[in-house]
Amino acid sequence: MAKVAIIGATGNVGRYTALAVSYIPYVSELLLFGRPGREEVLHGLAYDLQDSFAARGSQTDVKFSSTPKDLEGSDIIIVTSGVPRKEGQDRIDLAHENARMISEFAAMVGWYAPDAILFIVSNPVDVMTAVALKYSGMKPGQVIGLGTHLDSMRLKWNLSRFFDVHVSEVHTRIIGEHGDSMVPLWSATTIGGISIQNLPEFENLPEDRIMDNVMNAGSAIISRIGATVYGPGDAIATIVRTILGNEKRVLTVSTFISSEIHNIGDVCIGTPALLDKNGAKPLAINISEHEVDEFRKSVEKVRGITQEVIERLDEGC
Ligand SMILES: NC(=O)C1=CN([C@@H]2O[C@H](COP(=O)(O)OP(=O)(O)OC[C@H]3O[C@@H](n4cnc5c(N)ncnc54)[C@H](O)[C@@H]3O)[C@@H](O)[C@H]2O)C=CC1
Ligand SMILES: O=C([O-])CC(=O)C(=O)O
Repeated sequence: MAKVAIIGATGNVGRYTALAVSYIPYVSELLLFGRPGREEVLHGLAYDLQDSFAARGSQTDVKFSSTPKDLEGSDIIIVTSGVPRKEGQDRIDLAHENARMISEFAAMVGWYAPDAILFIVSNPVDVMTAVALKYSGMKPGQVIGLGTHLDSMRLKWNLSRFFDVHVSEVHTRIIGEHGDSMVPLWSATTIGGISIQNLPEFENLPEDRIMDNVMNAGSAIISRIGATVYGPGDAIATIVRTILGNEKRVLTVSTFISSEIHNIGDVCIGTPALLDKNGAKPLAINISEHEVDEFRKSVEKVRGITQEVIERLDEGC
């Protein structure tokens, strides 16, 4: 049985993530963690979740804390703390502001729970994953970000609607930045196990319109209700369940790649990775020439911003 901690549990994503994760059968303890001064809110949230567990007959223990030592013994620590973007902002605009708090939380996790899996959600998620990897001192496979998993799920949903098939019949993935330079892998997309390019409907597929929907999903939700909540929360819970259950599924998370995809790497970015109880292992894959070009651009963008953010942090700015 496992202990899962959520840093940033009082936020929009943190709250729903707590509920979604509590449905995972391997989770015996849920720790809601926040900064000092947030104890009353954390306490209220713990009470409310306890009522939910009582209502559905769950034995999961829910605790709250702002004391770093309480992170000890966690199997997975999810970080959802950070400033969210407002309407009109890009995720990259949050980089410098969020990097400082992520570096501090990562150092705390590296100290108190060095064997845990550190799972970053805060945006820009690829850059924050690299910051967390550096400041936690943990091994690359132990530090993952939500990456393009949610984007891949958004694409899956759009394709299931276009082809009019059950969503589980669609396998697809998006790699690269969780942002404007994300790359859909049409070469790795199948419907009912058949390559999408071999289906007659493919020639009418409105690729640009679908990718527009996927890329703008976050801002379309934020402009209407202020935050994305259920999509990220359930995407996070899938990844947590995969890791805790040692399920060995291949999901597209942000993780450090050295040269796995066509010799491109030295960056934390969304890439297909095998997930088990030890964390993420990026897969070496071959993709089409066009996809390689687009992925290289995405990597260069993310690597550049990551370097800039880490330089500023190292200078203490
Ligand atoms: N990777 C992804 O797909 C997604 C990422 N996000 C990101 O997750 C983060 C949280 O989003 P929301 O929950 O909507 O935001 P929110 O504003 O509702 O919650 C933010 C949380 O961070 C904490 N926090 C804020 N400033 C802090 C500081 N200086 N030190 C410590 N804790 C601090 C707050 O107490 C709160 O718990 C944002 O960066 C957002 O962009 C959100 C959705 C999806
Ligand atoms: O769009 C945002 O800022 C939140 C997020 O990353 C997402 O839901 O994809």
